[in-house]
Amino acid sequence: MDKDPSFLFSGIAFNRKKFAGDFARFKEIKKSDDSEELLLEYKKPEVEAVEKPVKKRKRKGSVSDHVEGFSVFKRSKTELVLEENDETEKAPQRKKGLHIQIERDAIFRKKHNIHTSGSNIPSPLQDFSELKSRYECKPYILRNLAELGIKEPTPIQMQAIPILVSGRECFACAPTGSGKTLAFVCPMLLKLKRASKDGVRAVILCPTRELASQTYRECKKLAKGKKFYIKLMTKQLVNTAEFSKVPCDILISTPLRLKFAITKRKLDLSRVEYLVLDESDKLFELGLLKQVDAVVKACSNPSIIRSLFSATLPDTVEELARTIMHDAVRVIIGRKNSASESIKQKLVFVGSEEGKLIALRQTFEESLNPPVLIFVQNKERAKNLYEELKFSDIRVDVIHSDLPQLQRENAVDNFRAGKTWILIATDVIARGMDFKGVNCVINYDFPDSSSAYIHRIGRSGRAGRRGHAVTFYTEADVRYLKNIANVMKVSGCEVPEWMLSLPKQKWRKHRPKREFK
Ligand SMILES: Nc1ncnc2c1ncn2[C@@H]1O[C@H](COP(=O)(O)OP(=O)(O)OP(=O)(O)O)[C@@H](O)[C@H]1O
Repeated sequence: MDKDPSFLFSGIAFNRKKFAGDFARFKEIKKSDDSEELLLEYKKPEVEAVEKPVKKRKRKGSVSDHVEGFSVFKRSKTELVLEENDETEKAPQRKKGLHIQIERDAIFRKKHNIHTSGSNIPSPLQDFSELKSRYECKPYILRNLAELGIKEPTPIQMQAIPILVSGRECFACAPTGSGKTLAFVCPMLLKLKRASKDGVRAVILCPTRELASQTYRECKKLAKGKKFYIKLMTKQLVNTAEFSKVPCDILISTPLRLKFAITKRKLDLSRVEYLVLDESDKLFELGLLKQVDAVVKACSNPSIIRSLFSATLPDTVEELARTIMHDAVRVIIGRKNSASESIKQKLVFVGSEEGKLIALRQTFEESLNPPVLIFVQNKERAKNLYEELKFSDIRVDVIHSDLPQLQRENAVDNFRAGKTWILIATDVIARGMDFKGVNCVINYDFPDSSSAYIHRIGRSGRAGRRGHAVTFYTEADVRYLKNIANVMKVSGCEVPEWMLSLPKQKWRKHRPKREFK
């Protein structure tokens, strides 16, 4: 392997200046014992040439440029393909037809704030009924959607579903609570068609156990009435005798458990046809990267379709994704890395650590509109704040990674059921958790990054509902305030001008732990 870490994977040049932070991180990884192995993993397996390669279009502003210099044919009922030099008689007619279609798609995408890049992007889905007309979707999916009260596709579903059903890879960034789960589960069910006992066929990786079990439940709901083998990778499952022979169409897991299953239980993932990395930027962080890497490597089927989903997709992750994916389509809904516009965000100055508890009690006295989620910096802080609040007449609970699994599950279930009014949490549930109707998120401790902020407050204001977010800041937090103020401004919230004109301050990872006062 090339000794120069500025070259990652198959000789793709890495812009050292632009990605200086990540360059340093990869240098660090390289220094560790098994680094050589790790860097190699992200090579996309060669895909057999089963069809004529499609010439890449030049990237230009207007969508109608997609067809410039190409002629067009219909590969299947569902897919339009551009091919150069189609000289048949009907070519001009087809080309004109496609131009019209492309213009229509462009208008539709603009209306729904869908931004795409890539070649030959399938038309967005305007209505769920098109699942049947375009993709011969079986009635059970439509029936389940209706039962769940899901009538219209959200923008991410409009675009990601046709991309994935057409067998294209995709990386997608859409706001919190905008229905990304359905956007990757629905095409998976459509493509898998029926249950099989031929080994694992699809894998969904989630960064936390809570999110994995929520995704599992969502899969089951959408697959109701069809006997798919859908499995959640639990400790129990992994310890089952003959574990690797348990039939499984869709496997949902955290990276650590799946890596354990691959290495210790010899789980074979070589037949996996679909791999989803949910909350992909989190999965690509250093703490999980090694395990994710092992999973990506184990999913060695050359025609695998990979997709990445998150509400935040840093350029560095995109860059990395490009090196592992094949002709992927990029889908961004609204503005990249921005908070959901349905959340009313507010910043509250509390002076010092002491001021936080006073401000919190005052907030509750003025109006307590449960359910409320309170985020703190770490588990010690979570335990301490819980001790402060547990004797008040408020129904409060706490969740952090030190608790036994059952207690973590109970905390989530009770909050979901409305038995708990206030849940104190660390970032362990900041990602992906879908609590219906959280009225307010309070950032008791200032978040560690803009993406942590976006995900935390995104537990509120989901699926078109309105939500609130309050962030406490102390003197010590002022240096990072501009970052949050910028996020707020982009999502349409009012921010005092002085905050926006503060000097730019990069987030410092591993900030000193706060003392509880
Ligand atoms: N088309 C739809 N119409 C109405 N509700 C929907 C639709 N699709 C999904 N939902 C609901 O929206 C909620 C949020 O969906 P989901 O959890 O998939 O969001 P997400 O985009 O993955 O959020 P996050 O970024 O926080 O993970 C869920 O309760 C889901 O049932």
